[in-house]
Parts: sequence; structure tokens; C-alpha cells
Amino acid sequence: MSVPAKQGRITPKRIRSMKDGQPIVCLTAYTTPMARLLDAHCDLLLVGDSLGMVLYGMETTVSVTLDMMIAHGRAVMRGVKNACVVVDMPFGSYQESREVAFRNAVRLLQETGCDAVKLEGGEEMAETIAFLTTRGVPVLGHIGLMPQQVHTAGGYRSVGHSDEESAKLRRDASAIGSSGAFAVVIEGTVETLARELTAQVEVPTIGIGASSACDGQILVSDDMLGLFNDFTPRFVKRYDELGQRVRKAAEDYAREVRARQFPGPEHTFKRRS
Ligand SMILES: Nc1nc(=O)c2c([nH]1)NC[C@@H]1CN(c3ccc(C(=O)N[C@@H](CCC(=O)O)C(=O)O)cc3)CN21
Ligand SMILES: CC(C)C(=O)C(=O)O
Ligand SMILES: [Mg+2]
Repeated sequence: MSVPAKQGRITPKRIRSMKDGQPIVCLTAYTTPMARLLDAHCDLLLVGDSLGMVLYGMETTVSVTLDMMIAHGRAVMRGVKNACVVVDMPFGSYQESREVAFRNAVRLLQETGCDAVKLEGGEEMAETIAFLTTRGVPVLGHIGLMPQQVHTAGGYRSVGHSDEESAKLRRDASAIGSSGAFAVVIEGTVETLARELTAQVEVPTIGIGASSACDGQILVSDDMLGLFNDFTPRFVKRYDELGQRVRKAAEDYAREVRARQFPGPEHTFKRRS
């Protein structure tokens, strides 16, 4: 007996199969309305811990908590029908032990309904990723520039400019590629190395500041929309200037209120009969 096929979200397994095919299209989303707008055009939506900087004005992503990621993961899930939804594990929620990582990853899956989690780390996190994936938690890796390591790295700096850094990134890509992760984000590295890593690892690479050689691309939506203007990494392309448009709309509104031009008759309730 056959049942009607229900069109669901793209699965991590399907993303895994997109190596060497059409580029994988990914963006971040933190809220229901933005998720609704982006969903149809994306293969994967990431509830990134970048929300700490973009939505909450934090200096780094280090202060973002699991409760914040759960609240925004739930909001995004309400808006998505098509894309695979991945939620970032925040700093401190997975580094201590593979058991702690599993417990917190399960909280994200159970309390948000998302499809997978992402965590930052190379060789040193491969064992944790294997522990999670063999127990039913799909994991997206994240190597290269790892924002949660800002304090030990001494800032947000692209990597792979020296032989030592390149060798480390090759070991990281190899370890994460064979850890059970369904794909790996590569952030902030040079084109030649990104191309080499993409050829080297068996799972898709999703680049951010890692050239066009990756199997997919991701950007912070607020960056490409011109909504976040505190800083603009070199790898961001502005597809719109929504920040300027918001400022202009607020300006127009303020002028009209002060001139008593808004609200007009068409915005005003009149007593019926
Ligand atoms: N809005 C936003 N967009 C992001 O891409 C992002 C976040 N927030 N928060 C978490 C991390 C931090 N990221 C950053 C932040 C700054 C640079 C940056 O300023 N890079 C400089 C120097 C790079 C270098 O010298 O190696 C650049 O010019 O791109 C890069 C990535 C990426 N992630
Ligand atoms: C930029 C992406 C990869 C991310 O980790 C985030 O938005 O937090
Ligand atoms: Mg992140």
C-alpha cells in the first residue's frame, strides 16, 4: 500500500549527496518572518550564533547561550517548509566532553525540531562529531576561521596563509570529512587551499570567505541585505541596502507625524452609521 508523498524539508542526507552537483545555497535566519522569505530559495538555513552580534549587539559570539539558540531555532522552524534547518551549538555547550555535546545537541533537536546541529572545530572535535552522528544527531562541521575561538586566535583573521596553517587546515578537513559530518563549513581561507580541501574531503564543503571552489556558499543574511553595518568582512557582497531603506522610512514617518500628515483619513476609524 502506498501513501501520498508528503513534501518535507531537505534532509542532511540529501545535502550530503550534493557533492559535485549544483552549488548548495545557504543563508542564516534567526526569525520566523525572515525564514519565510528565504526558505524557498535556499537548500539550507542556519540559525547561526552570529545572532549574538547581529541581533543582540554583542561584541563576539562567545556570550551566546543555548537558551538563545533554542528560542531562535523554534522561531525559524515555524517559518520553514523547504530548507534543511541547522542550529549552531553555542560556545561552551559541546567542548567539555562528547557526553555534554550529545546532551545539548539533543536539546536543540528536541526543543526546536531542527534537522541538524553545527559545531566549530577541527581534529580536536572529530571524536565528538563521531559520537553524535553514530547516535542519531546529524552534524555540520565548521573549520578554518572559527569565531568562537576569537579570544585564543586574537581576532577574526583568515587562515591558511602559512605552510603551518595550511597543514593544520588539511588535517582538520580530513578529520571532519571522515567523522560522520554530513558537510563542512569552511570559513575564511585562501582560494587555492579551499579548492584543494573541496577535492580532498568526501562530504560537501560550504564556503564563507572561502572562494567559489566550495560545493556551496553561505552568508549572514543581514550582511548581504545591508541590515548589519557594524563591520563588513571582505567576503560579503551587498545584494541590497535595507539599512539605508529602514533609516529613510523612519525619517519619512517622523516628518509626517510631526507635520500631522500621518495618520490620514484612510488610516482613521470613523463611527459606523
Ligand atoms: N554579521 C556577521 N557576519 C559574519 O560573517 C560573522 C558574524 N557576524 N559573527 C560571527 C563571525 C565573525 N566573522 C567575521 C568577522 C570579521 C571579519 C573581518 O573583519 N575580517 C577582515 C580581516 C580578515 C583578515 O585579515 O584575515 C576582512 O577584511 O574580511 C571576518 C569574519 C564571521 N561571522
Ligand atoms: C557564518 C556562519 C557559518 C555561522 O557560523 C554563523 O552565522 O554563526
Ligand atoms: Mg556560527
